[in-house]
Amino acid sequence: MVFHLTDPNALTILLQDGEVSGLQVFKDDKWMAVNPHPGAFVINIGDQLQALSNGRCKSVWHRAVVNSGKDRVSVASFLCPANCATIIPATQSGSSSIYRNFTYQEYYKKFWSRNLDQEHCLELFKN
Ligand SMILES: O=C(O)CCC(=O)C(=O)O
Ligand SMILES: [Fe+2]
Repeated sequence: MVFHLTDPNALTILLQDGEVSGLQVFKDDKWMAVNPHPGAFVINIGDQLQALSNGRCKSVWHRAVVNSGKDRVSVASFLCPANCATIIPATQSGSSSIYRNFTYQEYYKKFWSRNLDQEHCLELFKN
């Protein structure tokens, strides 16, 4: 089984295997490969940046597909807010926030306690 998730944190820096592909993002209703570029990082926007930017930055569904022939290594570094940090969407004057204020701790608990094959976790934090 292959899980697909968004990243619950703010930003993820990935150093993918230089040769074996596997990372895919869900874009335009289909899964698309993020092919590895040796020496390059993949920067993935997480749910907290989507919330902080009031939906302007997108935290996309992604998954890692493995194969039985070749090992694949991916090194991930997660940038996370402090547990007690309050996430407050930044709005332009006149526009309202899509998401309510929440703490990262509250979000993180909800992220892992909900049914993982359901909707984007941020849907549960909408105003
Ligand atoms: O295996 C990968 O390249 C992606 C890993 C990933 O998305 C994650 O750890 O959040
Ligand atoms: Fe991820």
